[in-house]
Amino acid sequence: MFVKHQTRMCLLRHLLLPICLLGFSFFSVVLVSATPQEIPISQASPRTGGAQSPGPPIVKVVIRQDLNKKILIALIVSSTLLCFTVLLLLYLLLWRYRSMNNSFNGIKGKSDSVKTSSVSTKPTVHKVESVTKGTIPVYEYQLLESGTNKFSDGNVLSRGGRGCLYSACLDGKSYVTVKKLDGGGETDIEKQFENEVDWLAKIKHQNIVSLLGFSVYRQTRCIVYEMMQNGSLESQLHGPSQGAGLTWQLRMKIAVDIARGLEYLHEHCHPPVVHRDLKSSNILLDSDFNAKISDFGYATVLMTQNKNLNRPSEYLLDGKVTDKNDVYSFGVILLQLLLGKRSVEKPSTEPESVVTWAVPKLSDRANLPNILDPAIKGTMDLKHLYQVAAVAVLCVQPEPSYRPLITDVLHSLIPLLPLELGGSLRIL
Ligand SMILES: Nc1ncnc2c1ncn2[C@@H]1O[C@H](COP(=O)(O)OP(=O)(O)OP(=O)(O)O)[C@@H](O)[C@H]1O
Repeated sequence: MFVKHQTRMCLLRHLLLPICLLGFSFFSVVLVSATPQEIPISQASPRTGGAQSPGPPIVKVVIRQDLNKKILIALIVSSTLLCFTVLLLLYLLLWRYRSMNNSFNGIKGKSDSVKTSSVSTKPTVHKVESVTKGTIPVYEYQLLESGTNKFSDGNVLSRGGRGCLYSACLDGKSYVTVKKLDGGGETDIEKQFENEVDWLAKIKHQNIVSLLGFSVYRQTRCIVYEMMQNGSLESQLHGPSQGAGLTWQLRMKIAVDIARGLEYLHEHCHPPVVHRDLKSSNILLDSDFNAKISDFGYATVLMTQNKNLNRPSEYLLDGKVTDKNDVYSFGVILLQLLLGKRSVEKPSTEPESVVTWAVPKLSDRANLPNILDPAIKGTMDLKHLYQVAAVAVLCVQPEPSYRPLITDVLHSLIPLLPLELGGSLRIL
């Protein structure tokens, strides 16, 4: 999609200049040679003496034969030039096509062999202009390979359903994260790869993970992201620390950060974007616990905004995708932050979602302190706790049209977050 579009644009741009130059030079040669030659009267016609001619002297004499010869020479020269330029263009085209085949579709290319000795230590090899703003660096596969110690197990951060995630040091100093997707030929992987790169190239926001670049090599696709040192929200809540690293205030900051990222997608992108796969494992935390939304493999645009207030927006989209899907997922994350539970608990019997488990209990707010995550018990103002729980319950209502907009959610959470963490709460 975007990558292919960029390839075509790049090719066009490279061809346009030589073609224009060629056209210009050809026309100037023909124009110059076709201009009639003027010669002074004294040299042109010695027989036309002043005494014999009473009238005004003839000042222009065009020697047709000489002119024809010149035109012929000019034509030969320009057609030789034309042939030469066409050949040069063909060569350039072939060269360009080959080099692009190597970087974008190395499956067929002969020059796929890895030349590790010639790998540049610079992370960015060349840049492709984004559709909207900025540029997306294209990384050489070999650079990513050497930065991850040949994608060694020691560099694995996580093994996901669609590929492996590695930490990589590309410049000897700073670390980045590389997602390696094998099986690029498979349409599903290819689609998700292109979707993720497309979206992250266009979307730039402090609460959305930054795309640093990508690489395409044979059947392997790599996406390079900024490193998020504190991993995912899921690993913070359910990893070895069991939520102990997340205070009440940090949890509120994470909730506000996610809501800000979603508000940007729903309200400030044109057309609006729906993430569709929001969950705690897709919420990443940097070294300062700033939360960022990641994984845009399933994101899509919201084609029609609901202008008719009597009809739920679901109807306009055949009941498939709306921004309220993301609001529901946000509510689930909010419940997880409060209760420290997984979105779906898998006991020995039936798996149960945190929504079906918690919502009936939350109908009586007095229950809340008893089911709260033990890691934060007694650390917050109860009024704030009830307020956050009420927002969470609103977000996970079964009827999508009853769920609030993410912008309303955001503005009800901001007053609960201390000023120094980006909220408006003044602690005296
Ligand atoms: N930029 C990053 N920095 C640090 N860790 C990351 C980064 N991106 C992802 N991770 C970690 O890797 C895990 C898997 O992320 P990934 O996006 O690869 O999931 P996935 O393979 O798409 O799986 P799923 O589809 O189930 O979400 C995350 O939960 C997080 O712990």
